[in-house]
Amino acid sequence: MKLHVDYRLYLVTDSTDAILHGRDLSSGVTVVQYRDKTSDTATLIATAKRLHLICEEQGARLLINDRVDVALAVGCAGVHIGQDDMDVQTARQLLGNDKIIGVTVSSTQQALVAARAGADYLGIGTIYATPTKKDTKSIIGVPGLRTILQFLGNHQLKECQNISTVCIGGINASNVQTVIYQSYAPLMGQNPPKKLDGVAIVSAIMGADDPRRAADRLFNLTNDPPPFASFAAPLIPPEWAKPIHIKQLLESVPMIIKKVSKLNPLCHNMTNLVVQNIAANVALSIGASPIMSTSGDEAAELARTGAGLVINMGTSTAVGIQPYVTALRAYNHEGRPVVLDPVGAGATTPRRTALKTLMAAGYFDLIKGNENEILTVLGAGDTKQRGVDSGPSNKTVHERSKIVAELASRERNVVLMTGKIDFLSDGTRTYTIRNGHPYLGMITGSGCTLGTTIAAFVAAHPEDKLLAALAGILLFEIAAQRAAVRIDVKGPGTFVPAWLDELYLCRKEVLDGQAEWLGAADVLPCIT
Ligand SMILES: Nc1ncnc2c1ncn2[C@@H]1O[C@H](COP(=O)(O)OP(=O)(O)OP(=O)(O)O)[C@@H](O)[C@H]1O
Ligand SMILES: Cc1ncsc1CCO
Repeated sequence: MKLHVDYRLYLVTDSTDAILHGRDLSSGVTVVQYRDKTSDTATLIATAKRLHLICEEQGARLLINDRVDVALAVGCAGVHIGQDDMDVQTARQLLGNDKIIGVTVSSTQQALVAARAGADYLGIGTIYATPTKKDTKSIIGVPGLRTILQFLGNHQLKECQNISTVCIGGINASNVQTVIYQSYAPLMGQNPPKKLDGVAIVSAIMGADDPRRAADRLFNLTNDPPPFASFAAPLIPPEWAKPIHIKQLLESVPMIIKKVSKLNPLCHNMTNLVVQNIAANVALSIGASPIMSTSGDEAAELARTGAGLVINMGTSTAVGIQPYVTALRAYNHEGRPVVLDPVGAGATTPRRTALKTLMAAGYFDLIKGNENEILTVLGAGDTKQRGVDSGPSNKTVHERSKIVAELASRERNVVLMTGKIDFLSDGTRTYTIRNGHPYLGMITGSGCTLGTTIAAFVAAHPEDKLLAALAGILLFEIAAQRAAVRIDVKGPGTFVPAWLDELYLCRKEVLDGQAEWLGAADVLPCIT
């Protein structure tokens, strides 16, 4: 009978002789893969025997990398084979049907071949670049992982549906929950993807000062729901089939605006040098409490006060990306919301690199940007952005709504693409918002201050981030419409102070029970 394997925390040993020297395997590790590319066969067998004893004592399974002969010699659970190693069929003939065979895959094609050949599990990766794995060709990121899981879940072959999966490559305590969470993104009209059975860890355990503690922590993290998902929308909300009636949707907007005023959430801006002052003033006008800080070190304390964070890449070259990474991790850890505004992300190579670093560092509850920025985040190859502005769209409304829905379901978050028409989606609910005024496109930082607004709204109403964002957008844009037609407004210069006033006045009217201005809301559902 086939051995049962619990893949939840899968440790891959490195190839140093430190493996058993004072290093202890944690009770949290469920599988150990002994990977040693340098020792001679006698040493391999001797080490594997000792490891096998320890694994048996702790209820973990031992697999041997590449070497079927060593696995047979020690009688352990099986082997793990890479794309360049022995083929699965030959390994199966040597090992027999009861033993476990795992295969490294980095594409759907390789996954299909391995499943057809009778592999028991797939090691999917490389997720992130690591010092031990410099072969960037096989770095597939979370999107590549998701594609393979989606493929397996939807393939008619029962071997694909039944195969176990772990992911590997650069997984550590700070990204493990994000990887697990974002790897599972059901798409409308398709079968659910396969769920990961576990994560494979190399240096985050083997390189830790205290491997046992590191393993225990990782084990807990893989089992616990991530803090940032505590308010996540249900995976398949009831509105899936029938979009919520817009009227019903808009009825919640005054409640959320009131909630922002009541809670007065701290709105933590790690924003660009251009918009500091106006962003702080917009935050005050909408009822939030701004703090402008580019220090990652104070992020955890701020997050604990119930803050929302916006990370705006506008002038990130001035401070470097590391404080953003520190802050993102702190907010993720506290389960507080983070908005990403990838300003000018497609404009230059350093910005594209910074975006990649940020996206790999943690989870963003909401990503907002103009069309070029959102296309860059999506990884659409033809993106060309000059500076931080987007220019008019050459895509249809349908195309744009599909883009936001695709990115939101890929990231399992909310995505807002701004412009003359805004597109908002959480992957299942997608809306257009045709509010705002051309003056917003003629002043600097309207997109950035919308990011500030949304961070505050999501902080106050994390129960439904899409709805919170919608409430913020409508207040922001309808106030702009009111300001633009005021008699004292002659152009973009006089528009800005009038708009700050109208943000404040619209909010005040809601607090006084007069939200008539919401009648100007122009929100429509999209079929994606
Ligand atoms: N022509 C327009 N008509 C109505 N609203 C607009 C128009 N142009 C922009 N807006 C609004 O302005 C806000 C910012 O959107 P925009 O796409 O200009 O952001 P952005 O390019 O990121 O701005 P910035 O880089 O200056 O911060 C959104 O609320 C959007 O709806
Ligand atoms: C003009 C400008 N340059 C970098 S950030 C920024 C503000 C608007 O995005």
